[in-house]
Amino acid sequence: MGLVDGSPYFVLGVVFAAFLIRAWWCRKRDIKKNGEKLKNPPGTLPLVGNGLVFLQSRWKLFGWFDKCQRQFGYETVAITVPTLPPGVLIHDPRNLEYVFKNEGVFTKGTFVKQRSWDLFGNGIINADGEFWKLQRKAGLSFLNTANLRVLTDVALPQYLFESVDELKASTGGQVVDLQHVFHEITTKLMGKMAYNMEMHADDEFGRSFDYASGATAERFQNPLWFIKETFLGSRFRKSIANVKKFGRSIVASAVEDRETQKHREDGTLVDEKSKLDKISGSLIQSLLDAIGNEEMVVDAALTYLSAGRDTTGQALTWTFYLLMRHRQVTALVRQEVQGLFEDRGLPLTQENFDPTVFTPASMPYAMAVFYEVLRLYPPIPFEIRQCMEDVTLPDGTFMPKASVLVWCLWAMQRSKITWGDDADTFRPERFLEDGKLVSRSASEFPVFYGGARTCLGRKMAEAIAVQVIPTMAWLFDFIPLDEKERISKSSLTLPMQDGLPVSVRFRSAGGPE
Ligand code: HEM
Repeated sequence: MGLVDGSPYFVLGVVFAAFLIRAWWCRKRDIKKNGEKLKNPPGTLPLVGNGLVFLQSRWKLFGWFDKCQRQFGYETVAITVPTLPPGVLIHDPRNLEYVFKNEGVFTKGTFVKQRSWDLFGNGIINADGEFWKLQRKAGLSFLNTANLRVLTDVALPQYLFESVDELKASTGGQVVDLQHVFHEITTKLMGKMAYNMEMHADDEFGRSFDYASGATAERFQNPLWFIKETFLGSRFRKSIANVKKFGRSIVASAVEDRETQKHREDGTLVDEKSKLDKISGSLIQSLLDAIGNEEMVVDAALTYLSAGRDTTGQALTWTFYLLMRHRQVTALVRQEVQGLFEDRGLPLTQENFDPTVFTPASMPYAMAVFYEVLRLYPPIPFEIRQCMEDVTLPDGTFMPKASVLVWCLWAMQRSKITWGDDADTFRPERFLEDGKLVSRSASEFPVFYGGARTCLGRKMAEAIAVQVIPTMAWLFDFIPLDEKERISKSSLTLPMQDGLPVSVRFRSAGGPE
């Protein structure tokens, strides 16, 4: 019998052997803990794994993540979605600390970048290596101590009082969307300080960005997103085009500024009117200096804008949502305001109300309120990283190269193991000890991320919160339009669905309660 006669058997044999080798290889490279398979989370089905769970609305998905955390405690569990790399859901702060310490091993990888590329391109959130370093350096120089001082002493009080005046004008029973109010403040701040531009919360760019962010978030939930977008992606594509157009206009305006040298801190320039004018646009100018390529500066500028304004505006919205539901906490914020003014012998009249005295050190209770809100409503509610090499987590979970690691802040920050039996309760006092703020490690409270890529704008966000919360709480009573539970809409961050409609009462007499 010749070779030709036997060839079909030979080919079949080779295919079968290849199949066995592949199966053995995949088994060997399965995610395992001490040689055992990981447990599956609730709702895992044969063939589709957790695929259907991820197709639910994000609010339901948060609930599912929370259920996993309650059922498994700190145990790491498997996540399987057909067509995607194998993954795990971690809960143990030790594992997260390891991730933060090994930035080069756990990166966004192709899994995240592929999905967020259209929106963020080369922006800092997606960048690695030298290009990340350049953008981080530019951000650090923008967020230096001197600039933060201009923010707290000049820019923020100005924009805060513009909103206060608008709210005072709305006390005749009109409905005001508080989410819009806070977004307006953070948008104007970032617009002026970072880009030297007048920006507003819901201009065309804002609406397009919102839509694009929601559609990008859905890409992480639907493994067949590219097919869906082939047929139903025209609004997404239009939104991305609008966002990029706006990014180009930021860069064009910065280049023009550069030519007239408006932005320079040189002290001799004709256009120098105030401290704020001197530093406005310093982020975009640093980015232009560092990067050069204008298309890449567009990505960098848009990413900073989203990182800085959306997160903080949303955190303030959830803060007032919770303050309206916990009047005793609002009363304690007001007491802290009164105590501070009395201690310093300052007049506490509406006319002389000076928010620049509010700092994290002088207002520990207001800061504790902010942290407690960030615990329960983290503006970046979950994170995904991909392994660049085989790695074993501190709890013994082996993860092969390219596998994916997920942690859900929404769930982790509700863990009774970490936060105690009252983890579901809004209780700012958990962040205080003897009246002083206590910090929690980034691995237990990862709201600002940790390690080398920790949030650059934490101080800026805190400086904004510590002025806005006491000022708004002291000057106004906000009354919700209804008692409905507010939920978040689809997004990369945590915007409140349908905003936060309230009616407003000006507390003209002042006083603690
Ligand atoms: C309450 C407000 C804020 C929260 C909760 C927050 C949270 C975070 C988180 C979780 C990350 C990591 C994201 C990731 O890589 O997946 C991050 C990164 C970052 N944040 Fe914030 N952030 C806030 C405000 C700000 C502000 C005001 C700025 C100012 C521009 C800012 C600038 C940045 C930048 C530039 C990064 C990227 C850092 C890097 O990759 O090296 N953030 N932030």
